[in-house]
Amino acid sequence: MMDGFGERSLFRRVAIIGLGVIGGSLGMALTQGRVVEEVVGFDRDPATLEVALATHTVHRIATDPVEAVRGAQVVVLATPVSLYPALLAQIGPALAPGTIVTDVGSTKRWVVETMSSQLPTGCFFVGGHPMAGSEKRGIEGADRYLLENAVYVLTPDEHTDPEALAQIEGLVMAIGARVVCLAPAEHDHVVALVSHLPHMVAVALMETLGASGEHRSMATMLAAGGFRDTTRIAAGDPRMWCDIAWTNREALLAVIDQYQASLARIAEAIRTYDPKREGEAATEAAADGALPGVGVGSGSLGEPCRGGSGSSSELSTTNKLSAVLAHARQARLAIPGRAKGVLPGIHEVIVTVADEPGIIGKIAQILGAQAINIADIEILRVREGHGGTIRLGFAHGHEADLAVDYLRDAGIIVKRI
Ligand SMILES: NC(=O)C1=CN([C@@H]2O[C@H](COP(=O)(O)OP(=O)(O)OC[C@H]3O[C@@H](n4cnc5c(N)ncnc54)[C@H](O)[C@@H]3O)[C@@H](O)[C@H]2O)C=CC1
Ligand SMILES: O=C(O)C(=O)Cc1ccc(O)cc1
Repeated sequence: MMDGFGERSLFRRVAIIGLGVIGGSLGMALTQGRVVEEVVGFDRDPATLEVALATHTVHRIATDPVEAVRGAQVVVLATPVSLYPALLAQIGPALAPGTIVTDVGSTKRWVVETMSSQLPTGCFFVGGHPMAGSEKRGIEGADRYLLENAVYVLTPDEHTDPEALAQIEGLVMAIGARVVCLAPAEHDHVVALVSHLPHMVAVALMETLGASGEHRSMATMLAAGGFRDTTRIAAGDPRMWCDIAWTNREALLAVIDQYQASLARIAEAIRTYDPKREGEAATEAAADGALPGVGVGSGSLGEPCRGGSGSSSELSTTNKLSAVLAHARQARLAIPGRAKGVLPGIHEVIVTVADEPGIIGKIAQILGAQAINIADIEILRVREGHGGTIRLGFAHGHEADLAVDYLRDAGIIVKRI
């Protein structure tokens, strides 16, 4: 396959079916990064096809999925997952032997099983799921840099062809994403916890607000950062989320059960909270991670803290609420910045800035002048008139150290984390 079609090209032709947020972002990364000779796109929406061509999301558009996949070495399915079987039935006869079909869908066990059973002989399937996206919909939400530095999960199973897997790994790495391989069922369980449950929780929060009767409009007006942060994802596409719920129903229902039990324990802790029995020392010790068993009641919220020799039963009866809050705080603070832990580390610094026009440009200019590359940037907090906090990520520790020095020299408040 890598047979010399241009020095940097990995593939001669890649077809993408579905040019929305993810398919469009992938197309942009592939065409602009010159990873493949030709990217052919198909979308059932004619307006999307026009935009895709005009924005160089693809090199060429096709008028139907069969035409799109002709001569392609890799076919990427990027529609809602429930449409895959019908699409594969349509394109199957046009796939040349050796074609690798991959996808970007949010669930994997159902997808891998369904695709593998339906694939024409001689073709290969490699399941994929970029862990980046947004609540937006359609090609307008596509972004050339969306997948850069993003975790991109591939889900081989015992039937996956190793060479096909290696080819898709190459494609993913060529667009600057970071490959993590997980078994399909493990993937589904993990994303149920960190993506699908949070989505349903955001939906429940919106529903609760919606049912708040006379207080609803005032509550909406007062909604501060916490509510907005926690509910942003509820604006996602209902069609896509129905598909996700349907194809990951078991894992999602299991974590919803756990979550309900957790909320019930928290409610009980609130009901029985007695400020007079609140032990300052115990709370502080728990916040420092020095006390074991800070879960509420018989169960626990997440992993219990390790170490220490305090009596957890005493704590759990007198101090449930503060203990659980302290434990959650500790656990949240321990989550590293994006992508750390599983992957080659991103080295981070936190910049606190005044609310002044052009401040991000100024930071970029200072670092750019020293040839320090910002690998990742995230605005953590910004309030009009109050300035904000920005997280910068660097590929190497020494770059992060230098960034701190140069920014500090320029009078900017900055710290290494
Ligand atoms: N939006 C997100 O944040 C993420 C989505 N995903 C997955 O990516 C896939 C696509 O999601 P998005 O890009 O967000 O959706 P989207 O709604 O932005 O794009 C889907 C595109 O597929 C097209 N389409 C629908 N049916 C079609 C058909 N039969 N033939 C050709 N084109 C068709 C639509 O016109 C649309 O342009 C889904 O499977 C989703 O689970 C994965 C990671 C993140
Ligand atoms: O908008 C966000 O923060 C998301 O988390 C988007 C998202 C939605 C679905 C996925 O399968 C992966 C990522």
